[in-house]
Amino acid sequence: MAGVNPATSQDYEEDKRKIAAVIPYYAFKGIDRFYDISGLLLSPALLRRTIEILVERYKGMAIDKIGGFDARGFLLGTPLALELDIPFFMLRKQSKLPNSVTGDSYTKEYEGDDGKGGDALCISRTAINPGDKVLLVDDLIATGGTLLAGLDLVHARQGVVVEAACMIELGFLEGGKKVRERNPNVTVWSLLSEDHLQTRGLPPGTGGTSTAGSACASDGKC
Ligand SMILES: O=P(O)(O)OC[C@H]1O[C@H](OP(=O)(O)OP(=O)(O)O)[C@H](O)[C@@H]1O
Ligand SMILES: Nc1ncnc2[nH]cnc12
Repeated sequence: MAGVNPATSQDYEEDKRKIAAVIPYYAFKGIDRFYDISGLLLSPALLRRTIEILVERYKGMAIDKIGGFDARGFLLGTPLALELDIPFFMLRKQSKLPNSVTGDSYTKEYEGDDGKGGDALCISRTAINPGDKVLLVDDLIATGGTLLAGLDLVHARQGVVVEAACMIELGFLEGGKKVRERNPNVTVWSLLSEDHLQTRGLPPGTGGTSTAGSACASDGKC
């Protein structure tokens, strides 16, 4: 099958279950289910397994550069790039990088930080050589606004996005569908969907978090 690495034909069901169990959701930023990857980062074994799964998928694929989205995409993209020995570049929020080019503003599942509800991304002018085959990496795709903005920016720099890897794809928002429709040559690969992510986060101060028993108030102020 075009674009599909045979190593990924396995479905990783046991891994998915374990990884999903450490990604609870909270009401946050005006949405009911904000999935928090803090628990995954706190588990070296599960984080390592997540990176291994990505390595299994992308080893042997023709990729010149890996681009990670600010900020959570850096956490997965950088170790993947190191394991595969492929250069990594950042898709940063606007005004965070010198010598950079900035794309159009975009919207996502919740309000961005530009003061008008949106966000914009920039990449270093040194990041991409024309014709570079690029893998984009993020933790999550919701509305697809972020990923579409990243694709446009890489294409504007004459890079060729071969695939986008997101650990989580929220199907109900149809972001992945939108990206696939607009970029038929780009495979959008994801490990988990909202169907796997059924762990409700505990209310602040009720245990199971590092703030339990601390001097921090339930509104998070310490
Ligand atoms: O598909 P979308 O609706 O565009 O949403 C997905 C994006 O939103 C989050 O990033 P955010 O901009 O909140 O940055 P962060 O990683 O710094 O939290 C997430 O990490 C994705 O990048
Ligand atoms: N529901 C969600 N949870 C975590 N990060 C997100 N980014 C966009 N939507 C998100």
